[in-house]
Amino acid sequence: MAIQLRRGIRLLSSFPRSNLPSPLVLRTSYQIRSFSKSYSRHSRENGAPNPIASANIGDLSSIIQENTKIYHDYLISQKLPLPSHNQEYTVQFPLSTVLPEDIIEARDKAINASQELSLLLGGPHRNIISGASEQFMAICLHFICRHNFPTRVPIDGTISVDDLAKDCGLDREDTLRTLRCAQAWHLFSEPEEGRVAHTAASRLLRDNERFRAWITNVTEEVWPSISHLVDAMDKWPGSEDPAKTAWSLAHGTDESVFTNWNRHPEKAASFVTAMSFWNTAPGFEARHILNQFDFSLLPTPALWVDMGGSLGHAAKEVARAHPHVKTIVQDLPATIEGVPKDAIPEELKGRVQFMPHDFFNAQPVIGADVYYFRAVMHDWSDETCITILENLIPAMKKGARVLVTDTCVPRFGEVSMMEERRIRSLDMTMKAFANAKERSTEDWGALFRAADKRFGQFKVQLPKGSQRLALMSVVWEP
Ligand SMILES: C[S@@+](CC[C@H](N)C(=O)[O-])C[C@H]1O[C@@H](n2cnc3c(N)ncnc32)[C@H](O)[C@@H]1O
Repeated sequence: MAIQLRRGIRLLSSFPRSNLPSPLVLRTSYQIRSFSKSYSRHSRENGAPNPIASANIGDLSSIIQENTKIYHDYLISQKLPLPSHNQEYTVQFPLSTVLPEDIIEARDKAINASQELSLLLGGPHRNIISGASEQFMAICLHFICRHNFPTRVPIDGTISVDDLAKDCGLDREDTLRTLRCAQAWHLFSEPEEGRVAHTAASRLLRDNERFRAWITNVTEEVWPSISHLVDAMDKWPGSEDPAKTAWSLAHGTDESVFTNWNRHPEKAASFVTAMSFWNTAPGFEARHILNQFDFSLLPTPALWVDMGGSLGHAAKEVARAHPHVKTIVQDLPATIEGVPKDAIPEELKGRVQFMPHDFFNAQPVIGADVYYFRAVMHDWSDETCITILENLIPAMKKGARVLVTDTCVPRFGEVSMMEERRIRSLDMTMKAFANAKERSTEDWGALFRAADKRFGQFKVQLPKGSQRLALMSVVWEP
């Protein structure tokens, strides 16, 4: 019955509003079963992209109720803690390591529907006002992370705002006001006037160094850039130059972001830590390459070059799963110099190697079987990606493959509005960072064609069940 209920809910949430039975009466599995049947017929005939986005408040409340129940009942059945803002709620992250896929799906459907419900209940006026004020949580996080509040506030007990401000060399009033603003997002609490304690959110920032590095990157690098994006687009309309960006305006430099970070090893190191957090987020794990690429296409032995490979997240997965593949991880010198001594586990020694290489120079590894770019091309404009690809050509043998793992932007309406906002925000972030962009299937095909007509057999493999990180591939056919 639980499975039928879940199936019914999934179908319910993708059903067009006009055909739905009154939302709050859809309670029994029998009703959901008969509803499912009529849905199947309807969806075959009409197709229904992203119906939650056009659902009414009754439908949405029903979707939220049913999916929240699935999530709640699962947590109870597994004796897992119910979500809470208390600091004792130290949930394991990422959730995908503790929850099955269908439970995460139910939770995400409830979140998506809640966001849509909140937009409808608020109405256009309130939505625009609150959208325009969204930066305030980012400001609080900026202050909190820059001054290491998460590690300064004790886990057991409290610290006075006076001591916290004094420890950080900050003004007491600035500190108090920012903390009170943060509390409106359940970030720290004030159990008694003037004394600060952790919540679940601030505790997560304290306990997870990689997560803190990610948020620090967002607040120190992304957020100031985004606030300069309109100025940058006015100053350099349509620019593809990685050094004429919102990021460079925000940071008062005429360098591109990666050139700058390469000169500041502490920034490069912080980004590496942030990327290792990103590599643990559901759908973004490096291991997906193992299912997406057909390794039987490679000769034995094979050579795989992971370009812009950071700590070698993907290269290590490949070498571990395929003993006949040797991998070389290339990245900028500052990143490679920061790779910890124990980055290559004993069993992979001799099969994973790190090498400094700037992909704006000719590729030094001649005749590899694969040149791989994971979350790299989206950091660069078309013009710049073409240069990167051209620099590979002299090194490539016939039949060599260029593989790219990146977002493949869906058509509007193909994914939930929640996912839509994530992808579109990422696209704007890439614009602000490097005049770069997220690309659709057509964009990827056009990019390879523009780089060289000899990049043949263009293929896109969308990940199963989501639009996160597709695999694009071409074969060198001189
Ligand atoms: C978004 S990160 C992706 C890292 C890694 N591929 C992953 O999936 O976690 C982009 C990487 O490209 C590297 N990079 C930037 N410019 C580069 C260049 N000119 N040559 C080589 N690597 C570069 C950065 O240092 C960074 O490690």
